[in-house]
Amino acid sequence: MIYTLTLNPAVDYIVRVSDFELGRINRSETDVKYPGGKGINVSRVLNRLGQDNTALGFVGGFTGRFIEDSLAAENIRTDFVSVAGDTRLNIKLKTLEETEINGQSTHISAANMGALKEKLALLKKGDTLILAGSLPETVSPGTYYDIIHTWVPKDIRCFLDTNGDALFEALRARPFFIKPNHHELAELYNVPIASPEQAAFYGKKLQTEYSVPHVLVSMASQGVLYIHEEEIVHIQPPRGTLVNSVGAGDSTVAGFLAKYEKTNDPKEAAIYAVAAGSASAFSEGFCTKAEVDRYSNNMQCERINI
Ligand SMILES: Nc1ncnc2c1ncn2[C@@H]1O[C@H](COP(=O)(O)OP(=O)(O)O)[C@@H](O)[C@H]1O
Ligand SMILES: O=P(O)(O)OC[C@H]1O[C@](O)(COP(=O)(O)O)[C@@H](O)[C@@H]1O
Repeated sequence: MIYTLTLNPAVDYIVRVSDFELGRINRSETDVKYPGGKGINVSRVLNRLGQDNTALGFVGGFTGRFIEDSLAAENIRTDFVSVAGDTRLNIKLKTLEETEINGQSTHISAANMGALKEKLALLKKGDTLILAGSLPETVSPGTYYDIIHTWVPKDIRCFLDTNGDALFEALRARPFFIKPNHHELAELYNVPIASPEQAAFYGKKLQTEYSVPHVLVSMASQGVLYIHEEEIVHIQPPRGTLVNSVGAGDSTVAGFLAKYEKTNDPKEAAIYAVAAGSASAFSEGFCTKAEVDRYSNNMQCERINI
């Protein structure tokens, strides 16, 4: 079974105002609300790619109900822990540029954490758990480490997509797969990263230092670097027009997992990951399986030596 875990979900409120001006009343041209947070996005894209999964995490209040109802409407199984406050709202403002305001997370109590721990203890050998997104402000930065190292039973494949201290701490638990973007990788090593070669160098350093079997460094319009013990490959994205990059990274993670589940071939999975990320970036919402299949048929890996 595949489970996603979103400790800090959100309702993404995507507002388009092309001629936005500070200090006046702006009126939106379009606005939509989506159930969001990284693990939830991974669940939704996995589902579109035909991969059954269950979404776990914390939800609460009217925004939490919106998330549960939206996922139910897409036939995605959920097993959330209910919390007292409202799940946050994240504003994604589309003007000439994309600007994001991610809201404050709600309080997570010790009892909420205990309830989650009980659910995670029920995972079975061979299951996959995707831990994705930021941690709520009220939980310790070591939470992902604790979950991977101690809370889930042994032999669970853990995919991790987070940043900052949460990522730094969790690396010691040796997740099976990680997907930093190049900004997150740069932050981890306190260096600038602008080129695929620099991303390859620091991605390899990370892979070696923490013995992570699969590292995917995403670089938006520059595609991804896939790094494992034996080689490093660069996969360029397909051509297309950027429409909405919210959830492109989550689509990348879902694309990798969906293909890896079927083929056990990480390079094919990395190609499919780029196809899924870009297909979502070129859409208002998320990718469709037909688009991802089509893009992935025309993409290649280029080996990088460092
Ligand atoms: N402008 C773009 N053109 C083509 N593909 C894109 C673009 N932006 C994002 N993508 C696709 O989405 C993937 C993830 O984007 P990225 O911005 O690196 O992730 P994150 O959302 O985690 O920061 C990229 O590897 C690429 O496949
Ligand atoms: O947990 P964080 O880091 O605040 O990120 C949450 C936000 O990231 C998203 O999951 C999108 O992530 P990506 O664009 O990196 O795929 C949004 O749905 C959500 O608002």
